[in-house]
Amino acid sequence: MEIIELNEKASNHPKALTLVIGKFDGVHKGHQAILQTAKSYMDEANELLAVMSFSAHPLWVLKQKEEFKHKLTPDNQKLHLLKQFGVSRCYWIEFTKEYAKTTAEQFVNEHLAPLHVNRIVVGEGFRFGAGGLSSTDELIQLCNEKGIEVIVVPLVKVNGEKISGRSIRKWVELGLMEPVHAVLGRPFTVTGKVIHGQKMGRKLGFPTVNLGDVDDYVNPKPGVYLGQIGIHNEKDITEYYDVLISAGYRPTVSGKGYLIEAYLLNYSGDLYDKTVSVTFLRYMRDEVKFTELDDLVKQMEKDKIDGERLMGH
Ligand SMILES: Cc1cc2nc3c(=O)[nH]c(=O)nc-3n(C[C@H](O)[C@H](O)[C@H](O)COP(=O)(O)O)c2cc1C
Ligand SMILES: Nc1ncnc2c1ncn2[C@@H]1O[C@H](COP(=O)(O)OP(=O)(O)OP(=O)(O)O)[C@@H](O)[C@H]1O
Repeated sequence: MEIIELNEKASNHPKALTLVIGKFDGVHKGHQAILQTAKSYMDEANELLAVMSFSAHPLWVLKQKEEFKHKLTPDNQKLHLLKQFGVSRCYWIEFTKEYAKTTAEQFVNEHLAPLHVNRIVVGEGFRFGAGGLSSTDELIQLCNEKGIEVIVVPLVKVNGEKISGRSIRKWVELGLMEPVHAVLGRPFTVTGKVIHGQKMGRKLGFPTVNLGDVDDYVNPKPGVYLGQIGIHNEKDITEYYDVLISAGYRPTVSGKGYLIEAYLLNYSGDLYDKTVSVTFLRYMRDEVKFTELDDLVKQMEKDKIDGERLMGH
C-alpha cells in the first residue's frame, strides 16, 4: 500500500479517490461496512480507495487517557487489514496537539480539496475538526462547495449498540473473546516476535513461546486461553498450531510485567526470533498464584487435557 504523510498541505495526485476517514482501530464490522459501501460507489477502473487515518488516538494525544493508548490493531496490522479490504493508498496524519487545532474549514479546504477526491464515505455520527465540533451536516456542506460527494453510512449495531473500538477494547480487557470475534469478523490476534523468557517453562514440562514487540496492543484479561498460533515466513503464515495461552503476570514465579506466552499443543522445536500471530479464541480460567510449582504443573497438565479435548485432538 502507498503511504503518504500528510502533515501540512497535501499535493495533487492524478487518480481520483474515494476516501474514508477515521482511526479504524480494529477494522471492525462498522469499519468494514464503510469500506464496502465505498467500493460499491466507486468506478474501480479509474478510482482508488484511500483512507485518511491517524498515528495515535486523539484522546491519548490530547488527554493522555490510558484507555486510548493501546490498540486492537497497531499501525502495521491496521494497514495490512485495510489493504485486504481493498484500500490502496493511506494518507497518514501525525496527530499532534497542533494538528488538533485544524478547523473543519481548514480540513476540507486545505487537506481534502487538493487531493482530487470524488467522494467521501463516513459513518453516521462522524465528527471532525477542532474539538470534534463538526458533524456530517457540516462535512456535506463544505464538501459540496468543493464538488465532493459525501455518503453517510448508517451505524452498524449489535444488540442495539454501535460497534465501536472502545467497547471492543473493553471486552478484550474482560476476556470476552467470543463477542470480540463476532464484531471484528475474525478472532482477536496479537502479532509479535518470539523472545527469550526465564527458560523455566521447559523445566516444568511446558515450554512456551514468549511474545515481544506487543506493547501497543490492548492487554487481554490475565488468565489462560485457548487459541492458535500462526508462524510467519517471509511473506505470510504457513503453519498453524493449537495453543494454550497464558496472558498476565505469572504470580507463581514472580514474573515481571504483563506477558503473553503460548504453549503449543503437538509441537516441539525452536521458534526464537520468528514472527508469530497468537489468536485468542476462548477464556479458560483465571491466573492463579500457586504456593508450590508442583501445583502449577498439575494445573497446566489439566489445562492441556481440557485444551486438547476442546480442540478435538
Ligand atoms: C497453560 C499454562 C497455564 C499457566 N497458568 C499459570 C498460572 O495460573 N499462574 C502462574 O503464575 N503462571 C501460569 N503460567 C505461566 C508459567 O508460570 C510460565 O509459563 C512459566 O513460569 C515459564 O516461564 P518462562 O517462559 O519465562 O520460562 C501458565 C502457563 C501455561 C503454559
Ligand atoms: N459501528 C459503526 N457503524 C458505521 N460506521 C462506523 C461505525 N464505527 C465507526 N464508523 C465509521 O468508520 C469511520 C472510521 O471511524 P473511527 O475509527 O474514527 O471510529 P469511531 O466512530 O470513533 O468509532 P470507534 O469507537 O470504532 O473508534 C468513520 O467514518 C466512522 O463514522
